[in-house]
Amino acid sequence: MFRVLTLNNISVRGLERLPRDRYEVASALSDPDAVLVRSADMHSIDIPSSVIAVGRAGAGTNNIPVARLSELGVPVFNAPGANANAVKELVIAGLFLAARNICQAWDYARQLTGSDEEIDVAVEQGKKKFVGYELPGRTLGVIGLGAVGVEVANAAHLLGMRVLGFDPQITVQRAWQLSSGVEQALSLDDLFSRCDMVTVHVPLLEGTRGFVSAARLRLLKEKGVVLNFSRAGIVDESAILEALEAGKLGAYICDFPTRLLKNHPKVVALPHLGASTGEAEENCAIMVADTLKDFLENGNIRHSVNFPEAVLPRTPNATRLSIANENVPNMVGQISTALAQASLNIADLLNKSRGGLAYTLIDVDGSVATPVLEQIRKIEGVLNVRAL
Ligand SMILES: NC(=O)C1=CN([C@@H]2O[C@H](COP(=O)(O)OP(=O)(O)OC[C@H]3O[C@@H](n4cnc5c(N)ncnc54)[C@H](O)[C@@H]3O)[C@@H](O)[C@H]2O)C=CC1
Ligand SMILES: O=C(O)C(=O)COP(=O)(O)O
Repeated sequence: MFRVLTLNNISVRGLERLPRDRYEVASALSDPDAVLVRSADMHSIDIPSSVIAVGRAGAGTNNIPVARLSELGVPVFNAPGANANAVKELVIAGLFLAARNICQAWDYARQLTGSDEEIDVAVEQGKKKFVGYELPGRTLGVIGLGAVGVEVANAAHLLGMRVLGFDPQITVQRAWQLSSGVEQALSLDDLFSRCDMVTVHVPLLEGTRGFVSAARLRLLKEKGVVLNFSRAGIVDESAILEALEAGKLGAYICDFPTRLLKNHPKVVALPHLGASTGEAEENCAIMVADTLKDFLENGNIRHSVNFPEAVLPRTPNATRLSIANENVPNMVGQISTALAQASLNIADLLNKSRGGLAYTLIDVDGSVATPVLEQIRKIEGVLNVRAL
């Protein structure tokens, strides 16, 4: 029986993928094998030592201590692309909110008083304050051309915008998905200096923290717009406030209300709604439950943010060993020596590495006795061993 601890509500469609006869899933349980999470902050909790996998039903993993879990040989899985359409739709809505001053105009209409005739007069007098602009002919800069960024760039291009993209690590898959009408910016500064609107779709990392900075906002065209549906920390909030106050920035549309910005008249701050559609919640939960299940039952690794992809079909009548280890020389040599000394035959083997981590799947004919597993566990550099 695998024990799975949920730290957030996870769509039931995903949880259904973990059959009850083999999985106990609950928001409170001791000694879990795995954790399922959305945005709960795992930096501030003690992660039980029984945990061998963490699944994020979503994209961003900055709420998870990935480096610490890597040191323990624990893979962290996410659901790449599973909520991208939901985020794209909200970002496109954000472009219109900014271009047409929709929230400010709606606030104005809601506070009108008097008879319908008096309201009509106020409407016709007041509407000039909310004159907006249309998107064709405007330039949108998309920073980060991953699952979300590519969808946003393509949709904005279809709306008639000129679109510039910047992502020095764009993958071949995303490059194929990107509309040929999207132009390449040479640098962040190049992008900011050529755009009316800029939207960020990068993970929050040390290298991206605060990279929408005062200096870059100064490069943006007058009355520019910044959209941030990635993470609050990616923009320098005091620089945003300063640019709004100076009239340089026309609007800041984001998914992260903060005390500094949430009530500013030119800010629209939504309560982290990017991935909050029934469809995205289901897609994410199903994807992450499937990858978690395949890891727990077969040791296969797909969609991990810290481990290499490692998928090996199971050999009949074999015991599968799943071994996480440091990526140093002679690990496979020492492991296979331990198996040979126990007269065990290797039927199939896969060894993959990523950065400082390596991962080995070995199908061994017959069963593997506990002392052999103990011997492998004792090899210096081995982080985790399971027999499945
Ligand atoms: N508001 C919400 O509810 C949601 C927010 N997000 C946020 O959006 C982020 C992006 O999501 P996805 O597109 O699904 O992730 P992704 O991993 O598919 O794409 C991220 C892209 O950013 C690029 N990148 C990384 N550092 C960069 C840099 N310094 N400059 C330019 N590009 C850089 C990567 O090469 C990658 O292509 C997530 O990390 C998460 O923080 C994602 C989904 C929902
Ligand atoms: O997938 C992401 O990165 C998100 O920000 C979505 O977060 P959520 O699952 O809605 O708490």
